[in-house]
Amino acid sequence: MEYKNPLGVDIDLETGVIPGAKKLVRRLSDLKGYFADEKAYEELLKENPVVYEVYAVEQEEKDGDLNFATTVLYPGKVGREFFFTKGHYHSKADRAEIYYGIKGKGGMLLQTPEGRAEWIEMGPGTVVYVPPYWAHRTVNTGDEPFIFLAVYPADAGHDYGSIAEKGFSKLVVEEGGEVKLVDNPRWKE
Ligand SMILES: O=P(O)(O)OC[C@H]1O[C@H](O)[C@H](O)[C@@H](O)[C@@H]1O
Ligand SMILES: [Fe+2]
Repeated sequence: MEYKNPLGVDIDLETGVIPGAKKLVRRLSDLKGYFADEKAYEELLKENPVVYEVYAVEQEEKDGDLNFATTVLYPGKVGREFFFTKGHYHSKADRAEIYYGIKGKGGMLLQTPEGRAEWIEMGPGTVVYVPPYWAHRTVNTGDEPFIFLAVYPADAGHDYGSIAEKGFSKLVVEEGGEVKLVDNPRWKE
């Protein structure tokens, strides 16, 4: 038997950085077609801000193993819609996931393939259980970076397809200084 070595790393709780992790950067230009307000998107694209960064420690895609990653989701809006991660189902759709809030304020938008949406607010210390089959997207509703950890099966994979095409059934927007969920006009089952 070949055993893997255990690993301990310290997440920087201020910046979300995991030393030695693989870093992924997503700018606004990587989220083309994702936001409802296309005019506001084109306008902000001139600056092309970084929307989020992911620091991932990933294993081979094998049954039984675990990956973990932090995400640093920056504050901002496209029109009324708060900055978010792309969001995905798992390629192996029955794989679950755990998120843990580290810093800042936001939430998770989840939905079933039929479009039943749930919103869970997140702050430092919040644990979110993402059940099998639910798509999930995180949203920064605050004015500082929203940082969290996620732990997920190494063979879960990311299925971006349907979310990239039509989004979630709900949009998370600011209305009169409040966070509101409204119907996504582009959503169809
Ligand atoms: O992949 P996205 O939907 O853009 O979300 C960004 C990332 O968020 C978390 O860190 C998850 O653990 C990652 O698996 C995911 O890649
Ligand atoms: Fe996931």
